[in-house]
Amino acid sequence: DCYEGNGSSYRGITSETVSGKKCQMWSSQTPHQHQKRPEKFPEADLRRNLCRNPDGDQAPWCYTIDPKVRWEYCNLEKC
Ligand SMILES: O=S(=O)(Nc1cnn(C2CCNCC2)c1)c1cc(Cl)ccc1F
Repeated sequence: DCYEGNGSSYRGITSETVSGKKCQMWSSQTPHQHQKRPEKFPEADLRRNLCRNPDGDQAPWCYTIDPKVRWEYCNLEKC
């Protein structure tokens, strides 16, 4: 799967990071407490644990389920 531009409009279903970690649910605050709550960013489609780019970074990312790694870019290529 791939993303256009900086991936802010990516709406695919990848939920794995570049290092193979699973993404944390955006609706969850564990293992990582975070500010990217789905209800606060309705336009970002922060559904389930799907890779998204809600903060204008260079590519889609997610919080990881590894307590030692807060976030990582996702296992996606630029289209
Ligand atoms: O800790 S967070 O809840 N989430 C967070 C931390 N780093 N990131 C990176 C995600 C990828 N883009 C660069 C910031 C996101 C967080 C912290 C601050 Cl100071 C501001 C917004 C925010 F949400």
